[in-house]
Amino acid sequence: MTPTHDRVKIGIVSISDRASSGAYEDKGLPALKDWLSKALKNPVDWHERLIPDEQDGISAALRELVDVAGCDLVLTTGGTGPAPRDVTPEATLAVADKVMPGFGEQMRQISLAFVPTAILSRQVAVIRGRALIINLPGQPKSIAETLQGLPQATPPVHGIFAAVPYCIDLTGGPYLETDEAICKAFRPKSAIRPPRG
Ligand SMILES: Nc1ncnc2c1ncn2[C@@H]1O[C@H](COP(=O)(O)OP(=O)(O)OP(=O)(O)O)[C@@H](O)[C@H]1O
Ligand SMILES: Nc1nc2c(c(=O)[nH]1)N[C@H]1C(S)=C(S)[C@@H](COP(=O)(O)O)O[C@H]1N2
Repeated sequence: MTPTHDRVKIGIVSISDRASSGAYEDKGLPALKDWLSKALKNPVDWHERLIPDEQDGISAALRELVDVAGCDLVLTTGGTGPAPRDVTPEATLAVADKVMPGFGEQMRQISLAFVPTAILSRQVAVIRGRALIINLPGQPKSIAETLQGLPQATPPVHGIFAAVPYCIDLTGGPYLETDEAICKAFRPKSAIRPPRG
């Protein structure tokens, strides 16, 4: 039997001193998993990490998720602001083969529709090998906000996830398919694969 959707390996990384030490409950990993499970039709192998705001540790986790676990997509949450221990963008850039500035630009634009402090997030996205790594802010509610946007608003605010499937096509990863009620993925017509199964 031909599987209908490609299997995808996704790394989700919550970066928080207090959540990783048990000072408060981590809401980052559940929020990431919840939104991605609703948005994606593909079967997912999850690789989860809950780690403190330490630059070398964050870079090591990202390298391990991509190079050893073979993740196609890695999403981080937390540590993107201006505070001394916010070092997620630096740790992400340290493992980059290519920088993808459009994701950070679009996320800050989207977030302005929710909070005036959106410009305080220094979030970046990069390619390492065939994997796409994207930083999201630490507020758990910001995860759905930035991934999904406000597609029903006038004018609509497109979430960043709409561009993720085609980006992963281009890096040579699995074909990601989304539930259009949550997130309509954009691909050029020539890149759309006919339904299987
Ligand atoms: N993993 C998490 N789980 C639950 N809430 C979180 C998490 N990360 C952040 N938050 C909430 O979002 C706020 C802003 O996130 P930020 O990444 O700036 O955290 P922080 O103030 O640097 O502290 P910490 O790294 O200890 O979470 C936090 O103060 C907290 O209320
Ligand atoms: N969508 C969204 N973006 C957001 C926020 C938010 O609540 N929602 N918080 C902002 C704030 S207050 C900060 S300080 C920065 C950085 O957050 P981080 O250090 O938790 O990553 O993200 C910004 N971006």
